[in-house]
Amino acid sequence: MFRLGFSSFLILSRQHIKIMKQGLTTTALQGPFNYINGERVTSVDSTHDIKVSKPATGEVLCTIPNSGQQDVDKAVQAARAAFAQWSALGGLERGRFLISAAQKVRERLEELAKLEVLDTGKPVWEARVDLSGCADYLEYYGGVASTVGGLHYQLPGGNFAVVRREPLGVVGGIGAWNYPFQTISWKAAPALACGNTFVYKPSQFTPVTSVVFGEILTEVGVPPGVVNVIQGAGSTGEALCQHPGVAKISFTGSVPTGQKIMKACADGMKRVTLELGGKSPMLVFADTDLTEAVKATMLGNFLTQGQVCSNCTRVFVERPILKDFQEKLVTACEKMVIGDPFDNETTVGATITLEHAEKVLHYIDEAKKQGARLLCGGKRINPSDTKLAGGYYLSPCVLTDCHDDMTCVKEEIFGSVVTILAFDTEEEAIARANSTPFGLAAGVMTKDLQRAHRVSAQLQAGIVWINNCNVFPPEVPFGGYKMSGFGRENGLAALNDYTQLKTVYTEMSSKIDCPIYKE
Ligand SMILES: NC(=O)c1ccc[n+]([C@@H]2O[C@H](COP(=O)([O-])OP(=O)(O)OC[C@H]3O[C@@H](n4cnc5c(N)ncnc54)[C@H](O)[C@@H]3O)[C@@H](O)[C@H]2O)c1
Repeated sequence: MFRLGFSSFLILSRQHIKIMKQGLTTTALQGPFNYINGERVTSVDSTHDIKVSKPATGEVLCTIPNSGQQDVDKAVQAARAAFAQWSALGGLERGRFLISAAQKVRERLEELAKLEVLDTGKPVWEARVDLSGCADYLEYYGGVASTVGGLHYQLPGGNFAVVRREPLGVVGGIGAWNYPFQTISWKAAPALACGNTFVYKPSQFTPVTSVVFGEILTEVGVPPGVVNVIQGAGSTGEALCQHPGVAKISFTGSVPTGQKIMKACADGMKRVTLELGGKSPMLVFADTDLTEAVKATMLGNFLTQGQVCSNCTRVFVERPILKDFQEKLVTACEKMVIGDPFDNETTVGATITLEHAEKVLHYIDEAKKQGARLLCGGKRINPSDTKLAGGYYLSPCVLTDCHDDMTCVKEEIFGSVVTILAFDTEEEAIARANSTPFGLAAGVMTKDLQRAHRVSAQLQAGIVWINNCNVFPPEVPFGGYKMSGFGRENGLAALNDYTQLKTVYTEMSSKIDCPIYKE
């Protein structure tokens, strides 16, 4: 059982008082952090503890286990046991639970947003937007659940076939750290709507809110074992991929990890959805409204400290407006407010870890060495508030005079760094935009609607935004082309990734036509 010495009790109490001051009444930070069969449980075979830091201050937020195979097995067994009951419900019944969960997320939005800030370091208003979106996703799949169905084919001779759409069984989810509550919502909502049960491993950097997601579903009446959360780093994820009781892995993370996951799933012939990284382009044509183009570029680069997979970090600008565009973008970047993520005025919060902040800064140094010109930002900032001294704050960076073969243009930086590239013709811009192994997203800024659609049709990307950027309505599919992965999240398309089809053929004649049978 979970025993605490007096000193640990004091630490927890102080932590609790601090949390109360931030308006959090939850026990979410006290652990234990594995969530199996409808309750928080202590790890049974953790290989070691992982200390999780608050990006905003660098202080320890909580300690999670690096769950071992037995922990993973317990979670998978719980999900397997819950499958019969959950999959036997009608879609309408399952959908009601998701709609109730959406309502709970809205009721607890402020508290959940603050937890997300503690975990990620993102500005609190952004966390509120994320959480509100999660409620929408739960509600959307709550509505969709009752429509998940099959087909009927009338065949010659009165024969017919029905195609049943069936759940897969236990779905494993593995997520990145930039949108923790959103990532579990995007995976669990369609998986559950289709009748699957679910085991999720959040990123070891942001473990807190996924457990609360599990608690919310239990609170609204979802049976124990339908949603389970298992904490740990890569080895825990590997154990989940290799578990024979898991039918599918839905993964969000980097390309190299995605490749490992695909290999690990190959042995068990498991299905995979891979939502991976990107280096997406935005094409800014000279006829665009300059202010709107700058707004789209900001949305496409500087939310969540630039740590967004679909960011359009290669901004191709038509040469006649290059100078004006750059000036306006730099002015907008310099107005961004860097500091305490809990402050409503803050627009740039903290980078997830010191290691990641250093990696971003290294990319900027390398870019300058390769000939890029720094127009603004790209520095570590020490906010005046001393309590933030241990946080990792970077100023939004604009690099210009970039070329397609520079490292900063080719590789995903996953930080607040936008690279500007000049272009002269539409054909050239399209060819250069497509000249990347990634294919997650793209943006097109123009007032010419015909050009917008002509260009969109030629861009190799899973989503193209015309005159906006980083918009994710729950109704529309999201996912990658090329190395950015495959499978789709959101919309009705995700249902294909969480179900399998069974054809049931019915012979209506009492005499089978069988030329190879002789009396
Ligand atoms: N396409 C999308 O929807 C999307 C969304 C968010 C982030 N991302 C991508 O995620 C990356 C950043 O996130 P990250 O640094 O957490 O990625 P990551 O690949 O390092 O880790 C992602 C998750 O995989 C786990 N993991 C690591 N090794 C594993 C293994 N061998 N087997 C199983 N699981 C393993 C990690 O513990 C973590 O939970 C970026 O490349 C970003 O573009 C993609």
